[in-house]
Amino acid sequence: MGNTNPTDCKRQVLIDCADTIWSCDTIDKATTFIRSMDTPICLSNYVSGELQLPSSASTTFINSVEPKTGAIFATLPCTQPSDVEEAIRQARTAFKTWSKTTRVERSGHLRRMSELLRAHRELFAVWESIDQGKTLERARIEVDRAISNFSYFSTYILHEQTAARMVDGVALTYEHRSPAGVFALISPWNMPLYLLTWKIAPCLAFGCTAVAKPSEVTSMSAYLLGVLFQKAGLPGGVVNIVLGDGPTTGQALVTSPLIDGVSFTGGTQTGIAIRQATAHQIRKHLSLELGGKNPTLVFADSMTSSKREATIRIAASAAFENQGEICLCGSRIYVERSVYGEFVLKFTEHVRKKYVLRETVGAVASLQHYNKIRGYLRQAASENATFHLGGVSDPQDKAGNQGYWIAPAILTDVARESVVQTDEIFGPVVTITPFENEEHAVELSNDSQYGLAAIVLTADGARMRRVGEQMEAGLVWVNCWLVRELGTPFGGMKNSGTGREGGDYSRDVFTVVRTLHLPA
Ligand SMILES: NC(=O)C1=CN([C@@H]2O[C@H](COP(=O)(O)OP(=O)(O)OC[C@H]3O[C@@H](n4cnc5c(N)ncnc54)[C@H](O)[C@@H]3O)[C@@H](O)[C@H]2O)C=CC1
Ligand SMILES: O=C(O)/C=C/C=C(\O)C(=O)O
Repeated sequence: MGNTNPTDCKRQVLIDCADTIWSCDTIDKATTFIRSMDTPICLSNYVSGELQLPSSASTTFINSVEPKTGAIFATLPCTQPSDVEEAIRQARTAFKTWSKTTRVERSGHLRRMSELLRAHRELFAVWESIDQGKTLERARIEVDRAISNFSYFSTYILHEQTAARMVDGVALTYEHRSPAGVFALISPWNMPLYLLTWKIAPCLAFGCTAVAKPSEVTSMSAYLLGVLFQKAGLPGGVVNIVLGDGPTTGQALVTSPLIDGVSFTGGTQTGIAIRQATAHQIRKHLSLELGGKNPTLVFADSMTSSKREATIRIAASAAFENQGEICLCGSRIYVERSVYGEFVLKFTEHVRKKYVLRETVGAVASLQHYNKIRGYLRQAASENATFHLGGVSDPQDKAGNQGYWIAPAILTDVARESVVQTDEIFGPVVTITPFENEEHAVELSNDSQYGLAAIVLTADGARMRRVGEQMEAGLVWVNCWLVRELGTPFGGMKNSGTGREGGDYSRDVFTVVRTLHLPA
């Protein structure tokens, strides 16, 4: 490149690559391009409508790795506090205008985003799959949901109603809502685009502006989203995307006194750290969606010959979809004793056929995460758990790639108090345990610090409600999993978080409400 300064070199790579990245809409094109580069792709921030690298001379760079091969393919700036502050200032300036736009105007911008994303569906899916390790099929599902995130909130705001009430003929009251301000939107690495847009779409729809930070592990789709915002002609500063790690970039963002609210999805320990770091900023609204260790309950009546196939299919996808890297995954399966042996056998058979032989499980997101999951597998082995599938030594996929591949693991004989049973592993690892009766099933399910989701598989209508209503979980799915309607409240109980998002609940996060009393 004829350039010796690493930052200048990266700026050059950034400019040189942009068009080519945008033209890579198949895995083949993208991988050929990556392999042809003699330096990694440089990802940039999106601030005030511009794709740019941070200006701070002390900016360092973080490598981004393709989980399927373990090779570095991109590099991203670790944005320093001074540049984070500048992005927040841009969002504050934009807020003055954006918060005053009409709902029709905002709806139009969101609709354009959903249409543009639809037009580039394959491009986003390809890069998401490369960056995160998930299968292309799974990545497509997630891009579709990102499209829905924009389209749902683009129409939601057009139909929003405010009710007025007469109080004893003395006063007429109504709720007046206004945009809550500038938000820090922090998203994790398991469903990067899906979860980032789940925050950006409502934030903008309700008239707020944002500084968003994706995970440093998976920043590619956020970079592409910045390009898309530019193509969509969104006014500069309404959304700003800063790349970087948690301790430097994320911490500066969430603690800034110029930030009015934080919407965060990620691990429970990070959620606690954010809550602690902002504890003195009482006015700052916090919405925290954290980890889960969700139970799947299999009652004997769901294993009759006509129901068995669906039961096993639901339990398996709840356990292994996206390599188990979804906070809603059912990673603790409890089975009624009378069908326990049969379930373990049939479940293992199904997972072997569907996920292992057909290779519908991707690689896990990072080396750090790979080591964490393997640590739990080793722990299980040392506690004499039975491995029906998977094991400790499977570091390669069938083609011999050196990526972060972990075969689905099915474990039984894991003690109730084992960390394998109590910690969020967030990988393709499931435990199966028998229960004696309904009361026992509920007790085992609720024996967790987490309370995000629960899956109940039964043919008994009365039990669906009876058990469902006893689950200490924000989301309960009966005979289904991950069915989502974007207006329903989404969030967890216990250490799985605080606050709900979706439809009216997102409106509550991104607006402030005052009650007006007018003379009757
Ligand atoms: N959706 C979920 O429920 C997720 C759960 N996890 C769980 O958490 C475990 C740890 O994963 P991590 O990679 O540590 O995820 P994390 O919770 O640290 O990462 C989520 C996001 O938070 C940011 N972040 C980290 N520290 C921050 C801070 N002090 N202030 C502001 N932002 C900060 C990260 O940069 C990232 O964008 C995983 O193994 C998994 O068990 C992780 C990611 C998603
Ligand atoms: O909103 C959904 O449908 C799924 C959300 C998943 C997460 O928040 C997660 O895995 O972290």
